[in-house]
Amino acid sequence: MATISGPSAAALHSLSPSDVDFLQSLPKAELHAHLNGCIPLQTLTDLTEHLTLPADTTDEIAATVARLKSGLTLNDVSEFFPLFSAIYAITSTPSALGRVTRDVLDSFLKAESNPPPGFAYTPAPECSYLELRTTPRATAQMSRYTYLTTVLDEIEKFSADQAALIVSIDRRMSDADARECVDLAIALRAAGRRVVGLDLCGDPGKGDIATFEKHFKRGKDAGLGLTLHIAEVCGNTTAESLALLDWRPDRLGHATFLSDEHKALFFADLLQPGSVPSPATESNSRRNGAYKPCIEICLSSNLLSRTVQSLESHHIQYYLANDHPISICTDDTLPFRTTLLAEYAQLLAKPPLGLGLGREQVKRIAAMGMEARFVQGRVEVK
Ligand SMILES: CNc1ncnc2c1ncn2[C@@H]1O[C@H](COP(=O)(O)O)[C@@H](O)[C@H]1O
Repeated sequence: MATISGPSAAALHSLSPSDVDFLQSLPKAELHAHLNGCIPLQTLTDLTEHLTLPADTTDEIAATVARLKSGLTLNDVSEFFPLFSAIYAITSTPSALGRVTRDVLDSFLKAESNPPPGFAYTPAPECSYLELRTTPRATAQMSRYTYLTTVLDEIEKFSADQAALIVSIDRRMSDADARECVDLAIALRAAGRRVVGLDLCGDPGKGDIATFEKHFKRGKDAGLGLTLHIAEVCGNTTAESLALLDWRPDRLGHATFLSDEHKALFFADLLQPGSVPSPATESNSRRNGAYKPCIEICLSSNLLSRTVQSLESHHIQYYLANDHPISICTDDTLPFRTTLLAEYAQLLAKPPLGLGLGREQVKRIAAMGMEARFVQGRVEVK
């Protein structure tokens, strides 16, 4: 059962039953959900109780699970990433990883039997299509290949128009690790497995993106869609963001601190020199001859990790005002205690709980998310 609290819960509570029905009826794509960040709390608790865990990790795991149960408060986004060392200890075997993947897929694609505590609406599937992303990890019990095939085995129990995998590269990875992950993504895709894209993620304060450029280029050449976490914190330099934009990703995660000047430069409705795509790789992120990568917007994540102070000052306002493609996403439902429905509620709810958008505009935003799916590789041509 989903647990919702904080800003998205407040927005969802404020909606009428008819508004909730409306949001549930929209075809929606979840394009930015990290597997280990979206584990249902109940699944995590079950696994913690039944797994035999290394003695030196039990205290840390118990403390992290207790924090997640009581509701996380972060003073800064940098406090967020260390949480994953405990979660990773729980999902380090093929059987635990398989169970977690199954439960995460179900939480997005199947209707729950009950609404979240405190809510009375009739549960419906959170989305029509889920592009789940995860970072392949080699552990004592599995190789990166086993990690990916374990996740893919679960994803492929759903049809191709319901679920697909994006392989994440963590900014902390070495060149050799990134190479192995991208090689696996390319090989699995070539073998007919449902890998549709590559993601650059991880603590935005870590790593040197120059390490990864050649690997993302190889992935792109092999037909994988590219999505990059970009300018997530104010410490991400303009030089780094410009370099990432030069890789011509199809989608961008967060893009919180891209300057208006650079947004105008990159996303203007002007033909960008050198950006004309070949017909084979053309994507619908290029409209009117301009480069328009869809921005994956994660409202609760940004508010709770304190990279954005309020909905009023959220960068979604810029993208809405400039008619730039966006997609509404949850990022990590476990720590941010949200659901896709509750994220959409923040579009429709009246200020200050939400943005107060009209139904037609919300419908259009949901359609933009559906259009930005990688589906089978690069974004479909429109
Ligand atoms: C707050 N926003 C975020 N920004 C950047 N990276 C994030 C993230 N939320 C999650 N991750 C990345 O996803 C991993 C967990 O899922 P997977 O092990 O891949 O399934 C985290 O370790 C982190 O690298």
